[in-house]
Amino acid sequence: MAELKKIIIDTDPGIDDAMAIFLALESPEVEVIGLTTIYGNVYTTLATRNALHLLEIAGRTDIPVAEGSHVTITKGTKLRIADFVHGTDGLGNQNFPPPKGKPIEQSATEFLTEQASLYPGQVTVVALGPLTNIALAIQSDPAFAKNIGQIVLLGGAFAVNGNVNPAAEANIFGDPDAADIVFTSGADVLAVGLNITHQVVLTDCDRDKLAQSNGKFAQYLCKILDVYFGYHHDAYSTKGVYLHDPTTVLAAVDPSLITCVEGVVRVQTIGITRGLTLFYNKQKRFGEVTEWSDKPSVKVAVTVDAPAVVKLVMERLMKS
Ligand SMILES: O=c1[nH]cnc2c1ncn2[C@@H]1O[C@H](CO)[C@@H](O)[C@H]1O
Repeated sequence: MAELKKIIIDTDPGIDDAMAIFLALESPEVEVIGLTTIYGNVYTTLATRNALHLLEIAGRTDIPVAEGSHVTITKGTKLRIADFVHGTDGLGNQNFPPPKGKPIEQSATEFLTEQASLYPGQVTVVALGPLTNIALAIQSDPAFAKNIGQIVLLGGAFAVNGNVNPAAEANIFGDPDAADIVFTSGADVLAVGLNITHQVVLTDCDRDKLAQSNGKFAQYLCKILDVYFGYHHDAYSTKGVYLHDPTTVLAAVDPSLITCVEGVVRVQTIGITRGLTLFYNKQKRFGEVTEWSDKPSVKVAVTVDAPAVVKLVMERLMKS
């Protein structure tokens, strides 16, 4: 039997992160070898607590959790935390009891660089929050970018508006300097942006089906989904929620669900368009040297089989 694809999920749980983690644990194509935590939907300390809690719910306390950075790559402490999307506890204001487990001694960056060097080319990082931990791994270990198999990241808004403001998507906005380091690192990067995830909607009707199923994960998620549905209703007037994180996990699990293009991505780090992701398709040779010249290409997802993604999410969460 072929070896399972090893994945590390870098996460800021978060309601759609909880869905994504459960989905990964229910995906027979992959082996989750660790979770690393980051700020974004919640502060990093709470992200670690929620990651440990979710693994306890899943009965998978064998999976290590490594705590990540509490500040941006430029040591910024003024973080933008999306508690208005996920609730103050990050998990739909359920105030679950604290987890029994603890994070491992290693930092997220140490864990990422160690695993990538232990299994060169075999580890996929699925990055669901701001990219600070991944950029720190790239900076601290010059071999990381080539040792890591692939970095599949939820981030950016390619030729569409952002969700923090018209320019920026939340994860890139959270640490634009880190994102630019990741996009220009030479690693095999696949970006799944809002242009993709806003096509993948879990409807009210889907939620009812989850509630009616006996799936352990489906039942748990129905408890926490209210806040996420409420936010989408208010912000987008939709009767459904975007499956950002689950779609990104599935892009790593089954790349045939998306198609992508290749080119250079740079991130705006200042001004009113801070956090903007700008893709250069290399179709024109510019007369002058630009900030995109001689930078390595990455992959950007441009189409998704949205019905197939929703179907897989539903099936896997309901059978759990
Ligand atoms: O309006 C928003 N502001 C901040 N974060 C958001 C918003 N909508 C969704 N997310 C969160 O950010 C990631 C996708 O950009 C997802 O993790 C989602 O939960």
